[in-house]
Amino acid sequence: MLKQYPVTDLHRHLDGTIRAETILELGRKFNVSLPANSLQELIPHVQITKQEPNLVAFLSKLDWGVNVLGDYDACARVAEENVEDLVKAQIDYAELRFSPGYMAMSHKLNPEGVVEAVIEGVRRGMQKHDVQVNLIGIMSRTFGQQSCSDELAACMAFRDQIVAVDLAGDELGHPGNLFVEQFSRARDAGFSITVHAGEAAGSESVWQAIRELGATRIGHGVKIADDPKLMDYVAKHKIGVESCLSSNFQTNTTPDLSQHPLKRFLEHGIRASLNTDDPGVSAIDLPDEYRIAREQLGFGDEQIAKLQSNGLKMAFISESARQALREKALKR
Ligand SMILES: O=c1[nH]cnc2c1ncn2[C@@H]1O[C@H](CO)[C@@H](O)[C@H]1O
Ligand SMILES: [Zn+2]
Repeated sequence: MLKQYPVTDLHRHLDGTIRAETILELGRKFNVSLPANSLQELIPHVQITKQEPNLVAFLSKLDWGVNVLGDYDACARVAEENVEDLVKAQIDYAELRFSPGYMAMSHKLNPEGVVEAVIEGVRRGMQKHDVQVNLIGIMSRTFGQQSCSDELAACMAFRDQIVAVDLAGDELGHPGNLFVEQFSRARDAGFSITVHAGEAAGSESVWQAIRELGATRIGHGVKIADDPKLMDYVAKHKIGVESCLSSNFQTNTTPDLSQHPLKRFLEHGIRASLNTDDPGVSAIDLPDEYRIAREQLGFGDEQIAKLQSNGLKMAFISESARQALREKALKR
């Protein structure tokens, strides 16, 4: 990371970033029987310790974190801790995304109450720390259309405090064409749109996200590299690509990181940035991703600067907020 440029993390799941210590503590508080009683023994259940066979196997590691969210205070607590963790990772601006239905599920909370609690936790965190945060509401495709409609309704209830909506979860099992109606309503409500696509499924899923769901940013988008027409389209229309290296390795999307298409994306003029995905589960944070870009993808300062400047351009913020971030970094 180059300190003269703002550091952004635009693809970071708040509910994939619950500290193992917090899972243990909340598990005790809410009598959730966890698979282990010590931190050391719990870690392999809540963090990736080796490459997983596929995305769905990776995603199962997020379940314990949300299973211990026994009340709204717990949701606010993990949101506040998320903001603290941004400071440790030297991030200036983050978009934290979360799935209110997924967080609500285990203890039958109300998704709307979860959204309210997350907003409150982030507000507390931003009061204490010098970091800017916006929130993205996730519709978890894994749980079907009705559940996604409920998540969207919960986000709509707090329209002014959420900048965008996203579609995440099992991309192969629940393709984007099932969610056209929800995204049409989200766009009508004025939300910006980012969609997880081209991670487990192929480039057709990215075309679908852009054309039918209205995505202006794509989460992962690894498979864009397989489709020359899509490479051109994404570059020409300045579709933002949110790359997450460790996650792509751990989900077996990119079995060998030296083959990751991020370098090709930049060479093709695609607006791609570097992000973490689920730093808690992946046991990494943003500085690790920049180190990996240098060490495994062979990036030099010029490409690192490009990633940072793309991140700022892609951010769902006003021009004045973008400028303020630029000025803050220049003063360091
Ligand atoms: O890398 C990813 N790809 C697709 N979906 C993901 C990824 N990481 C987390 N989620 C999904 O996001 C929601 C929680 O924020 C959950 O639906 C989880 O499965
Ligand atoms: Zn993600």
